[in-house]
Amino acid sequence: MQLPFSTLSWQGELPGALRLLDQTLLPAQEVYIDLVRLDDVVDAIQRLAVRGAPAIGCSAAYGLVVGVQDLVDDSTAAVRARLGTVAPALIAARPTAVNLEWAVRRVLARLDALPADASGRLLVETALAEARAIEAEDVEQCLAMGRHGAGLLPREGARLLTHCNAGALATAGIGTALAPMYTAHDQGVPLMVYADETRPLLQGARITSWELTRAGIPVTLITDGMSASVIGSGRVDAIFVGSDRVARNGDVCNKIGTYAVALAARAHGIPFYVVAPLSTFDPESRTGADIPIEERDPDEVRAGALGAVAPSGVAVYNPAFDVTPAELVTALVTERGVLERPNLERVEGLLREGGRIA
Ligand SMILES: CSC[C@@H](O)[C@@H](O)C(=O)COP(=O)(O)O
Repeated sequence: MQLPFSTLSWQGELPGALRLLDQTLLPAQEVYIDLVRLDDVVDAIQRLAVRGAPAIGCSAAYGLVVGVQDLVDDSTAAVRARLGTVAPALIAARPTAVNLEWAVRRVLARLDALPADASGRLLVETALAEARAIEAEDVEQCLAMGRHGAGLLPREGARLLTHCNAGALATAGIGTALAPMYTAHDQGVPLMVYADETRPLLQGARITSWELTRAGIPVTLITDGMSASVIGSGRVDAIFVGSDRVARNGDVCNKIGTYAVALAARAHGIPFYVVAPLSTFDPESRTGADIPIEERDPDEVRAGALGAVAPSGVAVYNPAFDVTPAELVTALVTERGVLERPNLERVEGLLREGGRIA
């Protein structure tokens, strides 16, 4: 499947640049930015120029390279000392999507395994190779999730609902929650998708409806407040969403508003599927209560696309994510297959098989 845009890529060799499609400008403009400074990578992650858990992970891995590549002719000690400040800066950029910390730690572990007398150049080249491997694996995992998820859809067609954007713009590949849609569409299965607009930053309206439209998949945009009624009126056959962090017991953290969709799905007997790679699972979070929830700038809620939508000083609570309890999740779809009725025992089994826990 050839996508008509590239969410993220590494340009050149060393020195090179992290190229991102600036998602803050979509759908009005398709602008690519080349980042060669660590601060710019951190800023791009924080202001959501790149967003979505796997895409943030890939970007952070390349961000490590951006942060040390000027030391390519320097000593190992110099590169390692710089990594000591670059890695925490990237990890702190956003707290909820665990792929970010997972990717940074994976690159660092690869560098730690190098011999003590490895050159600075070898360290930087190895960091780039590992970041490229993370990106390539993400592409493959998206395809696998697409195949597994598409198998859940009736061949005669389906009407689906999604929240936020867990598509190609949230990964290096064809997405997580949207991957089954792309795969089924390619297989000739007729689909239509309701996209929640996803206040306050409108990832559903600005991004999901843009990328599904470009893929030729019919999409109908609804406001967040409409989803329960749309589900209740019999217009939806299944829900597909992504995740920023899945806890060990199967609780799922995703964009604020996902929990309300899960409750409506359960009330109306509609399957609620969460599609996420194992890199989104966090064995350290025993339940959803352990997951740090990012709180963002109140002005994101006070002002929308039309300018001010609330009095300038009004108090605002702006959590970016919520947690859906495992019992509301019909199945978790990962690159390894479909895990029905997730709970602690089943998720631990999956993590063990996938080499994430001993
Ligand atoms: C495959 S992306 C999964 C999640 O990261 C996605 O659903 C989501 O909530 C993204 O939030 P965002 O704040 O846009 O980064």
